[in-house]
Amino acid sequence: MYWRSIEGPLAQVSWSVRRVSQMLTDSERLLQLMLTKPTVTSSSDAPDIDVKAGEVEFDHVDFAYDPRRQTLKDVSFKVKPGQTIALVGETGGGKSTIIKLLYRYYDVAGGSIKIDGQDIRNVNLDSLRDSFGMVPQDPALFNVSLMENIKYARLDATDEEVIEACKAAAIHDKIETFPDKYKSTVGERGVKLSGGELQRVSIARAILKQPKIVLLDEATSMIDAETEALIQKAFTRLAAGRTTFIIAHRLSTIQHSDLIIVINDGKIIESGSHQELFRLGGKYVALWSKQLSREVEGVESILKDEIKGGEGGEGIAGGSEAKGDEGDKKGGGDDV
Ligand SMILES: Nc1ncnc2c1ncn2[C@@H]1O[C@H](COP(=O)(O)OP(=O)(O)OP(=O)(O)O)[C@@H](O)[C@H]1O
Repeated sequence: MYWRSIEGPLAQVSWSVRRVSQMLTDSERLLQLMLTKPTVTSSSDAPDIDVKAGEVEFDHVDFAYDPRRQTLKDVSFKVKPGQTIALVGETGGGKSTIIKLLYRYYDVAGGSIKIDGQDIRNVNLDSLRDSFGMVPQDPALFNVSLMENIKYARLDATDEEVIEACKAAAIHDKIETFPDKYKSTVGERGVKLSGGELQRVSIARAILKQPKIVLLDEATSMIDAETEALIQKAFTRLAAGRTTFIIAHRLSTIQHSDLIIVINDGKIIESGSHQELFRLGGKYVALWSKQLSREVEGVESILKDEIKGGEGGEGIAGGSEAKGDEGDKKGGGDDV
């Protein structure tokens, strides 16, 4: 059905357009963010936030990093408790900024953000941030054991709880393959984890924390189908019963979201379910066609390589198997 719906826009896509290189990787951006001096303050007598249900409302939010250029313009949406909202759109549209405002790295310039009816400017900042489970694109681990890395999310968790969280995050089996299992140290002298594994460790942390609100920044790199399925399974378990924000880079992963908002140049230009947006036949459909054409391009290049290899007599016969361990393949700026 989707193929039929996107046939028109897909045909319009120029197959000769090559992917532009990503200007900044998201890990660099995360680092930038960590190094950014916070611009918000929280008064010491501000009450802790009380997140019971997890309803999030953006009400006519305006924001600018630089007063000369508005970044978000009149952004309004409401996410009901337990719903999943996906933020999609061209790179630079403002998806991450929405998450940064919710996390209160910055304060809105106009309008308000409320969680369960409480304006996030009026609550204690630490309590606000503690109410989120954050899964960044490129999670950082400490040079300690995997067990300690995961327990960091909830220091009083038992080993069994950590293992349960890892099973739910589809990373337990992998950890069991390491000689020192959960005692394995991560980092230079320890085990190395691929991007897909790191993200699942980060999901395990978030599952252990059991927050009411989850913020997921999906990895941009193209990953193999098996890893994608594992991450998807982990995402689904983490999101169950929690209000979840996903910055989506692969549209296939957010089709079942309760609400998808398409952000372009700081404005919400479309919003609705996957089916509603497909019927609309606008920007969301154009993003799908762009993504699919890129995937076809990837397959074509694999096939070309194999044909070339075959002509040289050294090709691998049969199939275009993804090489190497799971994790990042053919990285690149795949924002949609
Ligand atoms: N710290 C910052 N200072 C100034 N401008 C910024 C800053 N962070 C982001 N911007 C700008 O704000 C706009 C929105 O950026 P944002 O990162 O929110 O977009 P995005 O949709 O998440 O993009 P991507 O898909 O590439 O992650 C962009 O024009 C970006 O260059």
